[in-house]
Amino acid sequence: MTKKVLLVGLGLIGGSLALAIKEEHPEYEISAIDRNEKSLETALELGIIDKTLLNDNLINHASDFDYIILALPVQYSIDFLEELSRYDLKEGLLLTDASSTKVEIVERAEELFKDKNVRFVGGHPMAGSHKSGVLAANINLFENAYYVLAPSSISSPEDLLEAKELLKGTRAQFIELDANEHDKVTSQLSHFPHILAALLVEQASDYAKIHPATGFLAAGGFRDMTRIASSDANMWTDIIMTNQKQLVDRLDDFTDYIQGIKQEIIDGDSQKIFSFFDDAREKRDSMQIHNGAIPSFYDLYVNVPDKVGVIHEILGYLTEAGISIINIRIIENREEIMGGLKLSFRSGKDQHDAQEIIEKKTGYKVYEA
Ligand SMILES: NC(=O)c1ccc[n+]([C@@H]2O[C@H](COP(=O)([O-])OP(=O)(O)OC[C@H]3O[C@@H](n4cnc5c(N)ncnc54)[C@H](O)[C@@H]3O)[C@@H](O)[C@H]2O)c1
Ligand SMILES: O=C(O)C(=O)C[C@]1(C(=O)O)C=C[C@@H](O)C=C1
Repeated sequence: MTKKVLLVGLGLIGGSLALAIKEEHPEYEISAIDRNEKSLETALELGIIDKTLLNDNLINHASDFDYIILALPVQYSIDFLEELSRYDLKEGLLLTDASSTKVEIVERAEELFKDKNVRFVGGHPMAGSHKSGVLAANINLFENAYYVLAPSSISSPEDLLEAKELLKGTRAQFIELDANEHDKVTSQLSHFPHILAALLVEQASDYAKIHPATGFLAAGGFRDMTRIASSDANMWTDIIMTNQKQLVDRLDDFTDYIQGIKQEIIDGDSQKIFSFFDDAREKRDSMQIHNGAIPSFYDLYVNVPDKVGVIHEILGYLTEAGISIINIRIIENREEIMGGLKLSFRSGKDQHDAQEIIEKKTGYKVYEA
């Protein structure tokens, strides 16, 4: 049955959700609101959405929609809830969002809609990018990633099932988590690392004023630790402002860890320093870390010679064997990791078969990442 969906905020996440909904429910009509008119035009041309809606016109059309998804920076999404609460809405409307924090938005939705026939299910896909805007939208962005659904006092277990059905095309793994627990866990795993990345960049930039080579000598380690410092500042300001308490707690807690390793370095106890790194390696290797579209656990590194036609040669053998590659990356700095080519596969079986084939046919050394 045709349903009408409104996406409010058509950037990286809104655009990727629109693509996923269209894939699973081609008959649904998707409209979008965004303050960036160019994004809306582009999305319409690319077929990401079916219709655009001017914010000023929402008052006349709000009651058309069966589903409304808020994908604005979180503070704007909260403000938008207030705007929506003043309009006539369809009876039984299912409202959800994609914000990176959940307590404030869930509480506000409960306050605003408790006496109305509106259901609110908090949502947060745990995948993304430092890139913004609808042009970065990707239908595979959420594949295999966790997608948190946070129940509210104005939603039932059936509403969560309905939200999952709406969002099924994301091919994400849905997980139900209380908003409060969500904000604690993501403060540790997402929000605090973003603060750390920005601090590392800040510190290095100050250090470059005294030691100019700091400005150009960075390699893989610094790049991998700081990629997320290139994220959108508006979005991150809103995330921090809606999760202040948890972040102050994580920052306080971290000072103990900094003091601990600092003391071990001052003491010069190599055994303790070894254990520090060895423990971290072991724990990190056993953690589940999802990479959004491309799960990092199906990667191979191939140590290839520096000659023309190598990629073509490897792709040829894999194509012959019916193995498809979902991503390929050339590693420029050989000291960074073993191997010069990073290949990503859809499954462990493909990864395993590819390793055997490449080693047998080419003699190149292949390492499982
Ligand atoms: N980027 C990620 O990695 C990621 C991952 C999961 C969830 N999220 C959350 O998803 C939401 C959207 O993030 P994004 O990465 O898509 O950001 P984005 O910058 O790519 O998209 C946001 C869109 O909202 C529009 N917008 C901003 N303020 C507006 C307003 N007042 N009225 C109308 N339109 C407005 C912008 O023009 C833009 O198109 C945020 O709440 C964010 O916390 C982001
Ligand atoms: O991959 C990235 O660039 C991200 O920052 C994605 C990331 C994260 O992993 O912290 C950022 C915010 C979201 O709420 C969810 C995912």
